[in-house]
Amino acid sequence: MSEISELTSADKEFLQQYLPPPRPEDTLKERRRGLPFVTLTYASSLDGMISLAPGLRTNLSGPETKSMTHYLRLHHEAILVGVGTAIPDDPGLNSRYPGATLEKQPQPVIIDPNRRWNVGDSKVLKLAQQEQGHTPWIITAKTARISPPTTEEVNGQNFELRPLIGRTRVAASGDGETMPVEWLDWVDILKHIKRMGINSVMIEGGATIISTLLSLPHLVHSVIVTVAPTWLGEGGVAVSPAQKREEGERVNAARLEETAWRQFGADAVLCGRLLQE
Ligand SMILES: NC(=O)C1=CN([C@@H]2O[C@H](COP(=O)(O)OP(=O)(O)OC[C@H]3O[C@@H](n4cnc5c(N)ncnc54)[C@H](O)[C@@H]3O)[C@@H](O)[C@H]2O)C=CC1
Ligand SMILES: Nc1nc(O)c(N)c(N[C@@H]2O[C@H](COP(=O)(O)O)[C@@H](O)[C@H]2O)n1
Repeated sequence: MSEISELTSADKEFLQQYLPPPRPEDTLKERRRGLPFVTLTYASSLDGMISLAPGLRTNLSGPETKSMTHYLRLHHEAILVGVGTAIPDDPGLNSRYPGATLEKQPQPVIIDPNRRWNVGDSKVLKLAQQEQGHTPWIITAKTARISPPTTEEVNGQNFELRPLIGRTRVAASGDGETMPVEWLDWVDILKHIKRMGINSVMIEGGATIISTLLSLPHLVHSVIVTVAPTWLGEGGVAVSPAQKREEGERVNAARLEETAWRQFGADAVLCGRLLQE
């Protein structure tokens, strides 16, 4: 039996105002910006952690919030994670919500600048072959080395974006990546996704991507956080945006407004919108 079950009408009503509008491209502002509707969503412990250790898949959501995640996936046109999540977690990135047809499945998108993820062995691909999801899109840096099998070989798509000049980093990725990474601009990534016909994208992680986007409030429309009643402890992977200073003084890095809380089983769900600078 599937562990994903229908949400109650009250749960759906609670989430409604934080979901992408039916036709987000219709608002003049969004058409001008050429950007999709972006939802950041993840599950956190009470000490702000999303996994026990880098690269260790950690279940935080209970059955009710897991069902909520699959409901949210069904209400977005794409679902995006970084390679630091794709390699260690091997996520399915489809929606197992009751009644999810192939047509309604979100498009999986992986940010993999050095093109390291082995799509051929992935659960995403297996689900696509079983017509329970779509073949993934992989976004790489233009300079990436392409390792076999390529996305093209499995009917997925590989998109190369020009990296930011002078922004090569050695990323501390969950799967132990130590090679330098050419950093991509989130505006370029999101504009590219929008140009590919995607109007809404649910960004699920991991820590690097969520932390980065919390510092870019102008690109994010909704934030939906599951708070599980547990502490993961020292050494866990935390979501924490970069420090922020105003006139030389430390200030809060990010804040939610228009917040709403609801209990789903043992977990709390916090919805809100990032305070714009
Ligand atoms: N509890 C939850 O809801 C979730 C937990 N996780 C956990 O998070 C951990 C993974 O987090 P991270 O290691 O931070 O991985 P991540 O999934 O954020 O991927 C980071 C990698 O993505 C690439 N990347 C990200 N932004 C980029 C940019 N702007 N330009 C170029 N490349 C970029 C880089 O290669 C970087 O090393 C895992 O332990 C996973 O289980 C992941 C998703 C959700
Ligand atoms: N909402 C949520 N709760 C948790 O407890 C989690 N560990 C995650 N992780 C995210 O979900 C992905 C797994 O997706 P599938 O169920 O395999 O499709 C994982 O990779 C994280 O992105 N999320």
